[in-house]
Amino acid sequence: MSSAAQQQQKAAAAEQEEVEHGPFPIEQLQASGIAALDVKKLKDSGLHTVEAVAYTPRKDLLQIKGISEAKADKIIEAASKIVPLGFTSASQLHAQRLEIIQVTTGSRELDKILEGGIETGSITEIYGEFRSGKTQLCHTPCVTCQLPLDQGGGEGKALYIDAEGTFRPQRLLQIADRFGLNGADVLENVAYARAYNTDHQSRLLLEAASMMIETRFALMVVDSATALYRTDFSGRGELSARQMHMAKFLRSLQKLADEFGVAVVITNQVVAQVDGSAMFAGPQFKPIGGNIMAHASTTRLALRKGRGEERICKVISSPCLAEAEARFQLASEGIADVKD
Ligand SMILES: Nc1ncnc2c1ncn2[C@@H]1O[C@H](COP(=O)(O)OP(=O)(O)OP(=O)(O)O)[C@@H](O)[C@H]1O
Repeated sequence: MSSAAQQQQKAAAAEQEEVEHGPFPIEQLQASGIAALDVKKLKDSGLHTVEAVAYTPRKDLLQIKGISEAKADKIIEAASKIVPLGFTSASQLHAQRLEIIQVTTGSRELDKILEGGIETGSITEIYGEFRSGKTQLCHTPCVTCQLPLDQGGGEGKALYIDAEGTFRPQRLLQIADRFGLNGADVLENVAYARAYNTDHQSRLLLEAASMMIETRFALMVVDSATALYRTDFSGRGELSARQMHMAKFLRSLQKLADEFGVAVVITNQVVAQVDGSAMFAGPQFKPIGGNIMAHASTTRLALRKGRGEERICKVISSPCLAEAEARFQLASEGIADVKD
């Protein structure tokens, strides 16, 4: 077979795979008898894929203007025919999990405790004190997620929501150099938005979803996911409103991870714990966001400072990783192994 024919066959196979695995564009509901106008209404409310519709509670669909009870039921039925929502065997799930892509952090030691790197399709939370390397650990994957799969990449673009104003494109150029990637291309492949308040931060997720339906994104970063909550909501009086808003935001992030298979990386700040333990063990820090945050992230990583530019990462909670620690280095070329 000629190489052109081989290429064509490969492309057709890839397309076929995409058709079977999704994410399925919401327009596909029209083939199941949903009117184009109703599909548009769903889309205007921020639902861009059949998955998004299938994962949305019925009562939320009813909130959309022009969607009656009868229509909502028809839409749910059509979506559940396309997106499997029932039981599957553990062996099938196991096979699916083996296919999950991990994006390298840039440090082999760190990848080792993460069993490959940052997992796509779920939320990884990184918390730690100031200068502990959270932002740096967000920058390197923005480049590595663009690498081919066999080099620890995700063959996709990155999306970065910056709530602190600490994103630096020149860092990406330095990191791109290390991986032999063209700097200009790398920057082109990172969509950036500065978030100014918690409502704006949530709205950006709607835009993110519409971009993800157009092109393959492998990574989505929110640095930091909690900073704006500390400024927008103050005092105990607003605590419950803050937690509710944050829960909704985190749910939307999880939805993006489910729908598009992107790796979601969020950073979180810490506060000093003021209890008796400080007397014995020195100052202890805990991540903010309480139980809402703890339950939203699939993998929780804690960073702390070591000597000089050395940092230590500890797996705090994960459904399948051991509570291990790894040392890594903050370097001009991004996250790297410690040079002993
Ligand atoms: N070009 C570089 N080369 C080497 N190390 C760097 C470089 N740029 C930054 N660093 C290291 O990264 C540290 C800052 O880390 P980072 O910005 O990730 O912290 P952070 O945990 O996000 O802190 P904060 O909570 O204050 O945002 C610097 O103190 C420095 O040690």
